[in-house]
Amino acid sequence: MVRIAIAGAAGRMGKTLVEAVELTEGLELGAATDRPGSSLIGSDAGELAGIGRVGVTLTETFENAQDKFDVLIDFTFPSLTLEHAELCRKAGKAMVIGTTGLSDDDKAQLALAAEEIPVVLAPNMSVGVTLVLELLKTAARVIGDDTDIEIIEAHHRHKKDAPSGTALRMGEVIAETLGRDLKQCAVYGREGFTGERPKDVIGFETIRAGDIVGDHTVMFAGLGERVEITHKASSRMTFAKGAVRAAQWLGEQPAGLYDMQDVLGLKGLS
Ligand SMILES: NC(=O)C1=CN([C@@H]2O[C@H](COP(=O)(O)OP(=O)(O)OC[C@H]3O[C@@H](n4cnc5c(N)ncnc54)[C@H](OP(=O)(O)O)[C@@H]3O)[C@@H](O)[C@H]2O)C=CC1
Ligand SMILES: O=C(O)C1=N[C@H](C(=O)O)C[C@H](O)C1
Repeated sequence: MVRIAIAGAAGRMGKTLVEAVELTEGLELGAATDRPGSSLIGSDAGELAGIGRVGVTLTETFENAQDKFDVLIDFTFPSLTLEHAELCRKAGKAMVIGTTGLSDDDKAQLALAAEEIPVVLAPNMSVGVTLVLELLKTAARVIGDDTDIEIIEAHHRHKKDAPSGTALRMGEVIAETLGRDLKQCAVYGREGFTGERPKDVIGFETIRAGDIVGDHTVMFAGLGERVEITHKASSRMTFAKGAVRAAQWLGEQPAGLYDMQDVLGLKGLS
């Protein structure tokens, strides 16, 4: 049995992760946290997730719970994820990280921790987006240099980071395939007298509205035709199932930094 800890278990993803863990044979919930001072501390994680009692109550930290889990799943925010990575590094626990909005420095710190423990880090754990990242490499190779590339993402009104981690990863994959540096060629939103579009730009547009779970479209627009590759998530369970799959897969891996391509065995396919 692999014992799972869930950070931010009263959050949108946290509750879905609790449900996904309970639905998965071979996994059991060992510990769960949420914001210190929250009125939900002490509540049963399953009751909060709407699936009935699971016998694990929300605590403020994992400090006294290190003997209760093997893998920590973290979908929270960057500074907390870094704290958890340090805790897991010291305690020799594996981690699945879905948090987005990470800076280059944050990612470098996670890579350091992953020299000592196995870590899956992915801005989108759905099978669909993992596949789309592979499709984008092919599209970029075939038409990337002949088309204008724009990435459009839409998410719910509560999302704090923009563009989404998925959109940025899509941009990185395309830029890497085309030999461009995303830092040099990315344009985030447009306003005013912008002038004509430079050829090698990769554009990002962000929509925040209502309860949209997560939509991403990459447009390769040429003269006379355009290709659009779209993924639409309609349930957070798609992300949670991916995270749970990653947690199961991690149990057999040595220390290292992995992504969902590794988990699904897609590395080197395209
Ligand atoms: N990789 C992927 O597939 C996906 C990634 N994400 C990412 O996951 C992250 C979380 O998203 P979402 O679930 O919507 O966010 P939420 O804000 O719903 O969840 C975060 C939870 O963490 C709680 N929290 C705050 N401080 C602490 C603390 N110190 N210790 C423990 N818990 C704490 C929050 O409580 P409170 O609200 O009271 O502050 C909240 O319940 C985002 O970065 C998002 O982009 C989301 C979906 C898929
Ligand atoms: O915050 C969200 O909700 C989501 N965040 C991830 C991202 O930033 O890419 C993944 C997903 O689209 C939902």
